[in-house]
Amino acid sequence: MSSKKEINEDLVNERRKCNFNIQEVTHIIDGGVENTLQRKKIEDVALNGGASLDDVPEECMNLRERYENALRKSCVYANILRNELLEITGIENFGTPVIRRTGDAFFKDISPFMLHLGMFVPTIMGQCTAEQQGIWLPKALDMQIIGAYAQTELGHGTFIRGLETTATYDPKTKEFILYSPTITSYKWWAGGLGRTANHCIVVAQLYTQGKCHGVHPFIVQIRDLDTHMPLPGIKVGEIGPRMGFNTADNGFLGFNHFRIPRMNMMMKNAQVLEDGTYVKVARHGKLTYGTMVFVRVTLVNEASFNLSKAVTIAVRYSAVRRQSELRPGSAEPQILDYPTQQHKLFICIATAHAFQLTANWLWHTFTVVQAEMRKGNIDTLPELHALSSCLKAVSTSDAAACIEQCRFACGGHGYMMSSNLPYLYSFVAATRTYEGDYTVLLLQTARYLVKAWEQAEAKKIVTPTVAYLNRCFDTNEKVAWTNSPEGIIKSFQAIAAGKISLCVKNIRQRIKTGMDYEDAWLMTTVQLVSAAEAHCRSMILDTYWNEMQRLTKTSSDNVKMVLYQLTTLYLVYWALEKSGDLLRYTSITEGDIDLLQKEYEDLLVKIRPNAVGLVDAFDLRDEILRSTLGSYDGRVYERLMEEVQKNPLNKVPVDPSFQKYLKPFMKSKI
Ligand SMILES: CCCCC/C=C/C(=O)SCCNC(=O)CCNC(=O)[C@H](O)C(C)(C)COP(=O)(O)OP(=O)(O)OC[C@H]1O[C@@H](n2cnc3c(N)ncnc32)[C@H](O)[C@@H]1OP(=O)(O)O
Ligand SMILES: Cc1cc2nc3c(=O)[nH]c(=O)nc-3n(C[C@H](O)[C@H](O)[C@H](O)COP(=O)(O)OP(=O)(O)OC[C@H]3O[C@@H](n4cnc5c(N)ncnc54)[C@H](O)[C@@H]3O)c2cc1C
Repeated sequence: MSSKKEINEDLVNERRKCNFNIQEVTHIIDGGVENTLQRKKIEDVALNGGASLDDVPEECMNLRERYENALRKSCVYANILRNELLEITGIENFGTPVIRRTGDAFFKDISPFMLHLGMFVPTIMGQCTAEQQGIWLPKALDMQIIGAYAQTELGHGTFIRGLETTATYDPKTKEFILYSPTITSYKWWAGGLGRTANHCIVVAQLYTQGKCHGVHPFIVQIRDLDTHMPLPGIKVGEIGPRMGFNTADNGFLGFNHFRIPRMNMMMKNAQVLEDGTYVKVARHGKLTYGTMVFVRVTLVNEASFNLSKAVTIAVRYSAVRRQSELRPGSAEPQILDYPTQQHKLFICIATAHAFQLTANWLWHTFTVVQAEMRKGNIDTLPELHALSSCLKAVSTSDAAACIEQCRFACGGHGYMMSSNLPYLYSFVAATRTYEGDYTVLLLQTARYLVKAWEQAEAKKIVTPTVAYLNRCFDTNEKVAWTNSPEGIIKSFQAIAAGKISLCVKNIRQRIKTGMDYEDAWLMTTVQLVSAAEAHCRSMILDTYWNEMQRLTKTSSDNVKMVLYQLTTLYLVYWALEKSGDLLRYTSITEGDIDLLQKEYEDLLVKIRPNAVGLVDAFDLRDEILRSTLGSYDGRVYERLMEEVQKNPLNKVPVDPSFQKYLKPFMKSKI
């Protein structure tokens, strides 16, 4: 065992073996040297005070203690945020992922302020008029008011048009009356709502002049700013323990004819005038869903970040952990030397890179579409919606699967909360559901793909992200297989086009048998989800490959090489995973698949010496990783032992329950 200050010898050797410049890769992941410098500056400022430390691990506290502890640390962190960090980033970068990530050093679970920062403030920015922003934004940014985003109800989350909470305009008092008519209309799930928030955004059916105009967002004060008591007409509370997010303070909320001023309707996209006249401002009916699109875009980044943490933990642990005997009497190998372990882990490193570069590209696309919309052009919104929907769905789903694989890779110790892997899994598993469930979002993308297919069929030029449909349209024959990165990407586009084509054919056939369009669509949804997933995979492969080529143009040779190996590993991995589809839609043969398998196994061998270097390049500080298994120094066993000392169960040698229950129980059976 190494002494306290030493770095585990195996990790020292791994770092010696690494043949590329780690910093160069860090800069690529961060999006440039300046970004790395700014990130480090933010981390230094945010993590200066040591306020993140807990004497007792969060998971050993009871629910109330956990909440109180999370709130205490949230206040410390928010103070740093508003007093110091915003000066570094500028207010316009309030929601930058780098800032949010420093928060991970404070909370093992989730901050009750997460939704204030992640959705309340962005909704004010996106859904309010300039005048309204002038009222709410300074208070929200300064956290004089604390908000949540209450859209989902007990009865409806996915189907927003089915929400039941009503906001009825009363022209006499110039107020809206909020009402929860049924048990299923209670708001449910909103983070920060249960105990913390004194304001929230409420999405409700708007009624004025006797007519329903559909769902609209309102800003609502729910608690007294001084006493924090719920205001009369408000019923609010916490929804109870969850698989994760247990300090996120998710809440329920009901309204009993609760009145809010007219100006609390968020009026950027639609307005109700004083006399009750409804005026639609926006040219697109779904602009009220704007915050969701924004969050979906950011979740691709989150998926990558959480996965990079999990795989850093698992790779470092696998370098330290030794197990079994390859030959009788030989030393136990590092588990990282097992090809099966490499198979579990290297794809996770590549996936984190693939999602990071895709997230950067998606963010750029988002900002371009936003700029166009500010000029009044909404033509690119449907493509952004289709893109953000499928990328959110696939990245969160894959990241959850990869994080679980990282846990498997750490054996029993991976199951410890102190490894941080269960927490990471619970966060990312939730992202597969919230902000639009996986299946539901892929079906949104499928709608777009079917329309694009019909356009291609009509010989119209389709939008850039589905341009391959124009090319693939006339090919009834299988696409010629070539084993190269470009060949694999082209083959995945052929799979996507083939699947979309089949969906359209099946929908049409079903209609011919007498079904209406809705039923024909419904009966085809299993295939539609598969088609949207295939489209999304082709997009990720394409973006990862092309972006990595672009970003490594001026890199040193060894960086180029290791990142080329990793990108190729990703492409080959997915080609093997989808070999059934390749056999169906391309000319690939079984012999070609054997060659791919061999290439994959060769890549594992090539990447092996650089594995620890690759996860070091994520440059995740120990405070942010928060893992007994994954720290930079590899003192895994020492940290596990240290953690045991903090367990309240070990404070006394004999637990009081022995006298109370166990002893009488043992004595009773005579
Ligand atoms: C820091 C972050 C922490 C986050 C914690 C968690 C927070 C939350 O979860 S908040 C709650 C989030 N809730 C959801 O995401 C609900 C998911 N449901 C939906 O988004 C929608 O209801 C829907 C898309 C599933 C369906 O909406 P609906 O109104 O029924 O629309 P249609 O299916 O009829 O589609 C009509 C038309 O509109 C297009 N469209 C739908 N959404 C958008 C959008 N966001 N932007 C642009 N366009 C959109 C849709 O594609 C259809 O287009 P056409 O095919 O051209 O008719
Ligand atoms: C940790 C967490 C935090 C959250 N935070 C918030 C928050 O802050 N604010 C907020 O408003 N909400 C929040 N939510 C709610 C979240 O947005 C919803 O749970 C989510 O949108 C899914 O909706 P649902 O629960 O109604 O699922 P359902 O729609 O009931 O889904 C159940 C199943 O039905 C399937 N399904 C539903 N509709 C269709 C369809 N049309 N076609 C095919 N299959 C379908 C789904 O695929 C899924 O498998 C949070 C949820 C979680 C888990």
